[in-house]
Amino acid sequence: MRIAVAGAGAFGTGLAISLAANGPVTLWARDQDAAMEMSKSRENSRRLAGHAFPENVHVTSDLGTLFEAETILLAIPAQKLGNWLKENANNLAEKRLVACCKGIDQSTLRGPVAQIEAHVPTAIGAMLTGPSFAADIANHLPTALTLACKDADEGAYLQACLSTPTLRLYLSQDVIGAELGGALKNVIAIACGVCMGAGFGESARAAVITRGFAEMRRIGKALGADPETLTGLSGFGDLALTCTSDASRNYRFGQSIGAAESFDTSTTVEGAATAVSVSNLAEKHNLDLPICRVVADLSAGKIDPETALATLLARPLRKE
Ligand SMILES: NC(=O)C1=CN([C@@H]2O[C@H](COP(=O)(O)OP(=O)(O)OC[C@H]3O[C@@H](n4cnc5c(N)ncnc54)[C@H](O)[C@@H]3O)[C@@H](O)[C@H]2O)C=CC1
Ligand SMILES: O=C(CO)COP(=O)(O)O
Repeated sequence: MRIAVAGAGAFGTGLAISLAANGPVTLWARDQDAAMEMSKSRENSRRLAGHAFPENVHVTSDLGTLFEAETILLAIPAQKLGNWLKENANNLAEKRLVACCKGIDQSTLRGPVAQIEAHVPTAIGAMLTGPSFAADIANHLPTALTLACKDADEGAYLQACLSTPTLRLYLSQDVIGAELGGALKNVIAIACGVCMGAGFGESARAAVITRGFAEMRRIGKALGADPETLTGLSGFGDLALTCTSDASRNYRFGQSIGAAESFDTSTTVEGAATAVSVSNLAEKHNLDLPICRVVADLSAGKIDPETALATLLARPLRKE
């Protein structure tokens, strides 16, 4: 099977390097200059410096070359995925499209697989998600992820094709649960970063992780996710990683808010946009998601960390 990765950011690059252990991989970058530079230097110095490309990674900015693959991993940021799928829908028909991004689209409130289904209904949509930093994947460090696909046979096929000796994929048919886990853990990671940046302490962070996880389960239940999925790699697993590591951009973004420091706005921070989407979903489904709500306001600069803390602590006392 010819595999391609669309999106040559940190994650797309890490995945291409890792999957090259199984055979040739096409890595598509939208920017021609960036693709040429990567092809020549055999590394992605802009997004994942210091990780040399194996010989069988072919970098291109040519969409025709990308569409030669029957399986395409989509490592394009979640807020950009819908338009990209729409623009390329004709060439993506009937392909296996594996979303690798984590987020809920602000304008449609769809997760990545729902975006695939909406724009390319004949494609087989799947989701690859879970605890994994791009650099770890590129370094072939042991990593376990969830591969979610509604079609059990297609899922099993993708699981086999995309697992490597160090990248272990667990199979699920619960696409909604996998979408929600990856999207929501970024929101909670921002809250944890704020907590640490503002000096609220590690006990407070543990409370945010736990109560944030309760919000994840609440929205999962409302949208029909299997609760088991949220306790797995794509939910709890990724939450544990992202809420506790300086390597996470969502966490660092939160830290910068907490410490009132500047942050490079060109950095991909999926949780900021997703916090708004989740707040809108909460309203639509009449759900109480206070941490997600304050993260949306904090990210937009509408409130400061002390106000966020006061809002959360002023809530009525209740059962766990
Ligand atoms: N970096 C990581 O460790 C991990 C990232 N992810 C997810 O992967 C997704 C991508 O993140 P990264 O690669 O880390 O971000 P990144 O910021 O390193 O790269 C994003 C890439 O997307 C491309 N891009 C942006 N807009 C585009 C568009 N309209 N059309 C085509 N390409 C476009 C950019 O040129 C860039 O190469 C995010 O959803 C993220 O949550 C998931 C797991 C790990
Ligand atoms: O999704 C990730 C780890 O699983 C990467 O997290 P960040 O996008 O916060 O860097």
